[in-house]
Amino acid sequence: MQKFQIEGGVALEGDVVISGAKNAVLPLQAATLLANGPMIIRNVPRLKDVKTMGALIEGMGVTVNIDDDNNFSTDAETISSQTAPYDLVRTMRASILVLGPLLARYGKAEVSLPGGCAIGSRPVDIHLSGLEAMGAQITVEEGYIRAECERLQGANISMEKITVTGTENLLMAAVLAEGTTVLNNAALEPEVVDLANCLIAMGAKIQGAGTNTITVEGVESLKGVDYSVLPDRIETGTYLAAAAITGGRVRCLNAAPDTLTAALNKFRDAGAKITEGDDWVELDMRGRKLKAVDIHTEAHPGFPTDMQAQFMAMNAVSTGIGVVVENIFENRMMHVAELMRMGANIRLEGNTAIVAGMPSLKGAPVMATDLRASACLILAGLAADGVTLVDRIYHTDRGYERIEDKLTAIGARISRN
Ligand SMILES: CC(=O)N[C@H]1[C@@H](OP(=O)(O)OP(=O)(O)OC[C@H]2O[C@@H](n3ccc(=O)[nH]c3=O)[C@H](O)[C@@H]2O)O[C@H](CO)[C@@H](O)[C@@H]1O
Ligand SMILES: C=C(OP(=O)(O)O)C(=O)O
Repeated sequence: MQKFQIEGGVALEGDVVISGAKNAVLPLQAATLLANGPMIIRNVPRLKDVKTMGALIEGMGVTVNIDDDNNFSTDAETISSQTAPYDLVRTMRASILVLGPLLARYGKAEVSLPGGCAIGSRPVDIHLSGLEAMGAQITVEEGYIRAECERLQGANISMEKITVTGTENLLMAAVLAEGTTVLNNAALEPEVVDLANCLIAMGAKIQGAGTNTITVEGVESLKGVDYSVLPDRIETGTYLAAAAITGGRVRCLNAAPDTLTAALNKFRDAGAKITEGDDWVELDMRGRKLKAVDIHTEAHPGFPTDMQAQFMAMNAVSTGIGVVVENIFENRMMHVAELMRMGANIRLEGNTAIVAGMPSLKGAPVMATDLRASACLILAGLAADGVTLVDRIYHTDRGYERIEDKLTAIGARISRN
């Protein structure tokens, strides 16, 4: 199994070009199933999850191509299968995003139940009850969600919790439904807005994306378009954290700073100097002291759960005490035990971590349990004295494009072994 070897102690300095957002590109790839002709998505990050979604769609008989310029092209004029098999779904929960489009366009879908993962049980009940409210008949048997309908009907749906992929799935179902659908308590995440913008370009009638009520008037068909993916706000935040934790200066280019306001404010609270333009953001920590900050994860525009682990690493080498509360997922603190192996002083009480900053951490062999836990451990390794070996980096490859190359270019001593 591949590992990262990191020799810590270098203040990182330079520019990093940010890739397209994982959490935006996956729903866009699923949306290509709605287009009755060729479609092209640009600025696609080279990630394991993007390949998995490509393979999932290709397995349905769609022509799929990813070229060297990071363009994902499809032609879903016809498909030969409406099945998302277990072997692919089990490696990527976002596979559930094909359910809405398949049902809306073909009236039939068979999608392996994604199941839980390291960060929590992650049920999909809100996706399913929303589709049932639109007239789908759904059974869950032999580990598969089997859904059928004549044509989906518009409905007034109140989602009992804010769910990002739930909102996206129901949005993609509603665009081809008969009549009007209202999605109440919708997720406000920028990736939902990116999907809505793409669907609108394809001919969908959507109002209110980016607010908690989205109204969709169903249309008969959608056309393929040429669409460029939003920059990855979590990748951006992770490289800014790398500058903060090493006392360096990093500028992220091709970024969208207006999508990560809550995290930027926390970096400021932590003592960093942040400067930003329309499509770049810089964090300068040179000559400044890293201060511990309190974090409460929330749905957008609150502080994102996908940045919690990175701030935990920063708090571990700060001055003061920071309290980190994880409110979105029930089991997203697995990085705490690994940070403690590096000398961090953290007390864990359920979903609350009380972090007392230390002057430094010591390099150690550690194990990544999930994607952002892997980012946390890489950051800790960059700041630690000595050598850190991060195991199970297949998690990292799900969400960070060429992370070792991007970090090496700004001075990090990191290699993949
Ligand atoms: C591919 C993608 O975009 N992944 C993101 C998406 O995941 P994902 O869309 O899976 O996360 P959700 O927003 O759905 O989850 C939020 C909460 O709602 C619960 N829930 C969700 C659906 C449901 O039917 N029933 C239910 O109870 C979940 O268990 C969780 O506690 O949003 C998360 C929260 O910002 C991010 O951490 C993930 O990076
Ligand atoms: C939890 C994450 O992703 P996913 O929903 O794809 O597991 C993440 O991006 O941090």
